[in-house]
Amino acid sequence: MIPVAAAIIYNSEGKVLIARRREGKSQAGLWEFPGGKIEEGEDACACLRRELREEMGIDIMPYAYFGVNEHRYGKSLIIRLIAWKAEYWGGEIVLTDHDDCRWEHPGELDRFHFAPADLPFVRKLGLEPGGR
Ligand SMILES: Nc1nc2c([nH]c(=O)n2[C@H]2C[C@H](O)[C@@H](COP(=O)(O)OP(=O)(O)OP(=O)(O)O)O2)c(=O)[nH]1
Repeated sequence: MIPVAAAIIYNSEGKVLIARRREGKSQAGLWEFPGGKIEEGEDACACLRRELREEMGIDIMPYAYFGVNEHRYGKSLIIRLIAWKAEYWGGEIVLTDHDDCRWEHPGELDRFHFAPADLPFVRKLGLEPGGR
């Protein structure tokens, strides 16, 4: 089982950042909450701060655990996807692992084709009254 962390990053307008996995990555063409594999000795928050700096060049601060979902991709890959809400601190987004990204209202994410492991989070965000 591979532990992966995903950040639901809010900007000052209450929109969240979603990104589309680029060609060549697993789950290419699907939308996700940015993040990545948790490394040895890291917790989900440290992983997210590192990944967002590496992958997008931005600073974030995770502030609330959101949920976990285990998902099997194919025969041999099971991921344990741990989601945290995070605040956008700054930096201009530069895409490396993604070919598109957008800030969207959390209630409108069902218009996007997300990686299957993310669907419980998309649903839960859609049900939250105030967001954030
Ligand atoms: N980051 C991220 N990965 C997700 C999400 N949903 C989902 O199914 N995944 C899957 C896709 C990949 O199989 C795995 C994470 O791999 P990754 O490619 O993002 O992680 P990474 O950058 O650390 O790894 P690598 O490609 O450099 O080896 O989890 C999500 O919302 N965010």
